[in-house]
Amino acid sequence: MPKRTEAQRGDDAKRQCGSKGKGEPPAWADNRTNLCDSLGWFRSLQGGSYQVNKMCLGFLLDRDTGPRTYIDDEIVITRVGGGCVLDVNGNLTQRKDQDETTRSVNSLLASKRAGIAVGLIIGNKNESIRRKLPHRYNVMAWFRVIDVWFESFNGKIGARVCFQKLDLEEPSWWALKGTEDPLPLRERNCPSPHSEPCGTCYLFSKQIYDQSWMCLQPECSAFWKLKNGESPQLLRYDASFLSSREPFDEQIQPETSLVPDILSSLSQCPDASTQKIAWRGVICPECHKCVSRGYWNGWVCADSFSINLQDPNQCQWKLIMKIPPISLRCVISDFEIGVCKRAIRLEDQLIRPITYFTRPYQRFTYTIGKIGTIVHFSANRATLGRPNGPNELYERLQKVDLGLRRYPLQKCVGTLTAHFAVNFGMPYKYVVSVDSKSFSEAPSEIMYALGRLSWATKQAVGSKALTPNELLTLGYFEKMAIGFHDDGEYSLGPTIATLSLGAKATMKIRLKDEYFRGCRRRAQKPITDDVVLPGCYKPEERLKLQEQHQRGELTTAEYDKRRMELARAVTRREGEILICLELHHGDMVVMHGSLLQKYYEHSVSSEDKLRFALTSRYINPDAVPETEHYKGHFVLKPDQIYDGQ
Ligand SMILES: O=C(O)CCC(=O)C(=O)O
Repeated sequence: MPKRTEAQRGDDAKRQCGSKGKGEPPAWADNRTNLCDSLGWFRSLQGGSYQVNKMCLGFLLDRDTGPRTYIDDEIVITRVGGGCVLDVNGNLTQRKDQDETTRSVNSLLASKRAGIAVGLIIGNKNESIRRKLPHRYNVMAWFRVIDVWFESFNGKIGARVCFQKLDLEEPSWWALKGTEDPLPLRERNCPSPHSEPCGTCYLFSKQIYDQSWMCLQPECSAFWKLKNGESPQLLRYDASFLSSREPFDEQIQPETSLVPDILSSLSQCPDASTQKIAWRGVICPECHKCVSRGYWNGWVCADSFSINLQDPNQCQWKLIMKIPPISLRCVISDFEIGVCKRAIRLEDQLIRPITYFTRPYQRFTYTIGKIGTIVHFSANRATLGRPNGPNELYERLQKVDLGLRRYPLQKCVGTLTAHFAVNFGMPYKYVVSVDSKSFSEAPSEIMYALGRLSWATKQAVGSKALTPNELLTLGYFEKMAIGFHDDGEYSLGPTIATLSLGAKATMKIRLKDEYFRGCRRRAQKPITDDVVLPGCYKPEERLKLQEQHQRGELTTAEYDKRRMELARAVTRREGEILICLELHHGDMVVMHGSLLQKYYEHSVSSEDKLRFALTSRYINPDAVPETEHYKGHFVLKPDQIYDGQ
């Protein structure tokens, strides 16, 4: 990791205090993924506020902050999100009343009480700032919560918040050109806003609107009524409310830097390149853009997912690290590598495997009714150390440039996968869409792995098994994972084989939610594919109902009603884990059965600094354009063919 220069450090210090100069924010992002990956105080991919321990740490003023949003150089007044829906014109409207227990409101009140600074970000679709903003998302500064109150608007009660900039003497970068620098506080004459007690509830409220004072306590019968008993008509903020300022309070300090400097901390600890901290986003030291860790060995400001890629002025900054080799000993904490395996976690699973041993593998076979099987090959020490075996492959995969990178998740807009991926052979779309390179371009390590996986596929399924024609390699750094998903695309053959290298991982298999409950939760309808499967909720009751329906003792309407009653009684948020495998270095897992992918889903989480998972599948060539078929052709060299030793 290169050392930061004096000039860069000076620039960093300037960014920390948020004063890069008028007109430019100290950090910015062109999409939400980069923003949330790079700022520890705003990790909210959806929604406008970010909370930790029920306190608000970050707040986004995006397109629709509602009527009466007010933004000047020091004060921001906006509605508090939550409980809103889009109306026919695409505007957010309040759907439910808010009160102090509403999460977003409560967290702002908690930050106010505890004196927590809140970082503000403004999106360029927000028109209330009345100036053109330079980027899609712009970090403003640290603010403090001054007031949270309630309004009655369109028949609903909604909360508003007033933020005041923490450092009032620092010029705001969003101030209009020609604005004079702010006066020191001691030279200002800030009127206090008018405040008075309510004659009905006796609680004090500030005068926030200029028409007149009114009680702003929503529980009070006098709430939102002028002194003459009428509702206010003209909702303009009172001038003394807008110009008042809370005095400096040294107790209110930001808990973190507004612009985190991960690059400096990494330069002090080069070994950290695969640790959790190093797969966060960074702030580009040249253009101050938030940049996700999209590449295996570093950050590239002009990432291919950036929207400004065509821009000739696109910043060219990148930081490509040389990741020091991570030895097996470094990621395997067992007493010895490959001798003592705890491959079965009986306490965590509903299905028991049949175990048998044929040198050099111990095999655990899990049979899920008539749906499919999972065979776990647990390697012994001798096989790990053979030439071109798992130990060597793990080391060599670190030396070749595989082209691993993180991709945007299709199911979850704005999120990058929490693992790196590269595909060889036939094109394959898994939880993301990845490019595929042909096997003829693949490094030999991939072909050795393919040899082993072809062997395991035949062992688990028999001679009729389809030879794999695709191999997806996933790379995991510390605490990376792949969430629950299935490999059930229509183009896929029924067999999926994975070789695990490096750190230990846990693989979990469970029924998909609708088959676990017997109903589609969102639609609140019983499943049409009426199956009762291992791992589902109350299988005996469901089978009994099914039989009664088949015998004509229950009409379809009664049967559906009873199934929904059962489904509604489920108290668990998620289905129970049916099978839980501990995947150790050198282990292979073969899942077989297309119904297995239809009804069940699996997840894998890695434990230590580095793990590779190489998964081979058979992709039906009919589902792939003919011009791409060549990618899946391969002939293994004699030493790449694995004989099970
Ligand atoms: O990391 C692993 O072991 C499995 C990866 C996986 O689930 C997949 O490739 O679909």
